[in-house]
Amino acid sequence: METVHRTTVVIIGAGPAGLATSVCLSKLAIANTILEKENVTCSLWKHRAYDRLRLHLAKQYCNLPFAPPHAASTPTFMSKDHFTAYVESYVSRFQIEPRFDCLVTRAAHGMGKWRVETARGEVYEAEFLVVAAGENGVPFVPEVDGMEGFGGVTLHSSGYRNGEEFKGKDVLVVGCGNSGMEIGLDLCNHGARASIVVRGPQKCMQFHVVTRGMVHLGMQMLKYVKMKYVDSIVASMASFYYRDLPKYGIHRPALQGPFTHKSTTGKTPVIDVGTVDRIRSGQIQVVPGIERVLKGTNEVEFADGTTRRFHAILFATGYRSSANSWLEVN
Ligand SMILES: NC(=O)C1=CN([C@@H]2O[C@H](COP(=O)(O)OP(=O)(O)OC[C@H]3O[C@@H](n4cnc5c(N)ncnc54)[C@H](OP(=O)(O)O)[C@@H]3O)[C@@H](O)[C@H]2O)C=CC1
Ligand SMILES: O=C(O)C(=O)Cc1c[nH]c2ccccc12
Repeated sequence: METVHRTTVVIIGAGPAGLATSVCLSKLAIANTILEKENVTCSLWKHRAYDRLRLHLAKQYCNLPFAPPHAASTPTFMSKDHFTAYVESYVSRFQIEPRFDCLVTRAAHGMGKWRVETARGEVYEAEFLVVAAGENGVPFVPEVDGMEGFGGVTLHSSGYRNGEEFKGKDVLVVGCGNSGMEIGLDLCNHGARASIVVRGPQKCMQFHVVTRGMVHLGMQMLKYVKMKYVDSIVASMASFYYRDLPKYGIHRPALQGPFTHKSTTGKTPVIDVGTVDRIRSGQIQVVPGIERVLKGTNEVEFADGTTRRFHAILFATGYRSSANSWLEVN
C-alpha cells in the first residue's frame, strides 16, 4: 500500500524562496515540508552559475525573513559564495530540513487537496502547494537550422563557469539577457574574442540596460516615491548614460521604465557590469540574429546575410519552467 505523507503546505524547491516560505510558515506554526530535487539547497547558485556571479541588488535588499541583517564586512554586492553561505547559515539557524533527492513528477489538485508525487514513488498530500522552483529549471536552446552539424563547441550558459577554455577563441554568445551580457564580458577578460547576438529593434525584443548603482538608487527611492516616478528618473539616467546603445541595435522600451517593466512582464533589466564599455571599445562585437549554421562547418550565417566562423557557440538563451511538466492545473 502506498504511504502518504500528510502536511499542511508542500513547498517545492529549497532555494532562497522555498526556505524563506518555510520559515515564515513555521513561525505561524503551520506544518510544511520542502521537497528538493537535488541534495543541496540553492542548487542553481551552487551548480549552474558562473564563477564571477554576484547579486545585482545591494545586500540590504537580499535579506531573508527573520534573519539578522548582513554583516558589515559583507560586500555590498555579494558573490555567489557569500550568498550561498548566508543561505546555509539560515538553514541551520532555523533548523530547516528539506527532503533532498525528491524530484516532483506530478502535483495535482483534487477533492480539496494537493497530491504531490516524487520520482522515488513517495506521495505527499497537503492543503496548499507553494511552487518555489522551476522558473530556471530547464535550459532553453532555440532550434537553429544546421546547428547539429556545427563543427565547434556548443554550451548553454548553465554549464559555463569561466572563459579559461576559450582563451584566443572566437565565441558567439546567443542571447543578451543578464547571463549573456556578463558571460560576454567574462570571455573577454579571459582573452576570448566574443560576439553577442542582439536580435533587433522590434518591440518584443526591447530591453532596459541600467547600472547596479541606478537600480540601487531606484530601490532606495521606492521606499518614498511611487514606482512611476522612480521609473522616469532611472529611465532618464539610463537613456542619457547609454544614449549610444541604439547604434548597436539595443533599444529600450519607450513606454515603461525598468521597474514597471519588470513587475508587469517579469523581465529583469540588463544590469551592465562592464559589458557595454567592451561593446563601445569594439572588444565585444554585436551581431544580428543567427539565420543558420552552414552545413558541417564552423560558419554561422546571420540575419543580414553575413557569415563568420566561430570556435564555440554559447547559448545564453534562458530557461523554461520545469513546472510545465509536473504541475497539473485544472
Ligand atoms: N547577477 C544576477 O543576479 C544574475 C541574474 N540573472 C537572472 O537569471 C534569469 C535568467 O537570465 P538569463 O539566463 O540571461 O535568461 P533570460 O531569459 O533573461 O535571457 C535570455 C535571452 O536570450 C534571448 N534569446 C532567446 N532565444 C533567442 C534566439 N533564438 N536568438 C537570440 N536570442 C535569443 C532572449 O531574448 P527575448 O527576451 O527577446 O526572447 C533573452 O534576451 C533572469 O531573471 C536574470 O535576470 C542572470 C544572470 C546574473
Ligand atoms: O532578478 C534579477 O535578475 C536581478 O537582476 C535583480 C533585480 C530584482 N529586482 C530588480 C528590479 C530592477 C532591476 C534589477 C532587479
